[in-house]
Amino acid sequence: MKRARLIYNPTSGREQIRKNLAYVLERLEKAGYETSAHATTGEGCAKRAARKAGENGYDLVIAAGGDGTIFEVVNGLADLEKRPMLGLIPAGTTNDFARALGIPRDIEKACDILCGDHVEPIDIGKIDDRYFINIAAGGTLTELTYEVPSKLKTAVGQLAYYIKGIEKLPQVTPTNVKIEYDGKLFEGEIMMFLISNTNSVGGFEKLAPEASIQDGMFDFIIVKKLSFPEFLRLGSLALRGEHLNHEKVMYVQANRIKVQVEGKMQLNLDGEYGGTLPAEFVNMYQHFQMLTPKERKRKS
Ligand SMILES: Nc1ncnc2c1ncn2[C@@H]1O[C@H](COP(=O)(O)OP(=O)(O)OP(=O)(O)O)[C@@H](O)[C@H]1O
Repeated sequence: MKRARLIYNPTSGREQIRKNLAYVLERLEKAGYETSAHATTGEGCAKRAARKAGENGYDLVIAAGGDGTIFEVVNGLADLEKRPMLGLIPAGTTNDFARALGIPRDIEKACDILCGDHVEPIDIGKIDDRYFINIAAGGTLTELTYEVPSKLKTAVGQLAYYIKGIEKLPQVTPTNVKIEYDGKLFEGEIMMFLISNTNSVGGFEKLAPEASIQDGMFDFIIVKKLSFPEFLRLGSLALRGEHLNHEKVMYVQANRIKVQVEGKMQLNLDGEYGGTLPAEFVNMYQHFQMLTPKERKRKS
């Protein structure tokens, strides 16, 4: 009999997953899985639980929570030789990864996908021995995601990021970088860079619209040195998805990217603090198999 391990964050979003736990377990049992569940208790817990499930030979590991929970589950499993299939129930404030894959927030519909048989390979990003699912980014503006207080996130959700973003713009300063990507070189002053694995970043889908999650390539965006008014204008273009042709934006696809900086630049991995640069980012081509909706747009 196939075995499934549900790893859920009981505090995610509006605690929907905790309230619907019995329903989810019943659905999985009915679909033929011998199922068990693990409630996370704090930072690192989902990662440890996922690793243990992988080592214990579970066939399916389901992350139920926000992007933070999926990030941990992927980090717990990615190093294993034999990796279980991944499933997802989006229940967080930000569910960029689920959005990119077309997995709905509705628990019933998410369970339909988990109980179905539509499986796709997906890429993830790697830096040394760490992994990311959506995005790696550097530059002052990208630091805002972990500065947004969780109370504000719960209260106003996505809007919290935009409020903080606008507040932060005047403090954004350029940094001198040397970036090697797939044998090419970029040198100069930049405001920020984004290395995107999916087409859904920071809650909207227009930042890297062409990013595919199964092509072995990152969508790599560099915002070169800009004045404050230019930056504001670029921000408004980005909201409409019209930023990629801007003369101060470089947009390429790459499998391997090495970023070196003059001075200090923080790294943001999937919305959390990820240490400081330099770093080398590698796209791990189709590293996981994942249960996804049948009607999913293939591009992402
Ligand atoms: N029982 C718990 N109590 C408090 N915090 C927890 C608990 N379990 C996990 N966490 C923390 O929650 C983080 C993940 O949150 P998650 O992404 O699931 O939901 P969210 O905060 O609602 O959404 P998002 O991170 O997308 O805004 C984990 O990295 C961990 O630090």
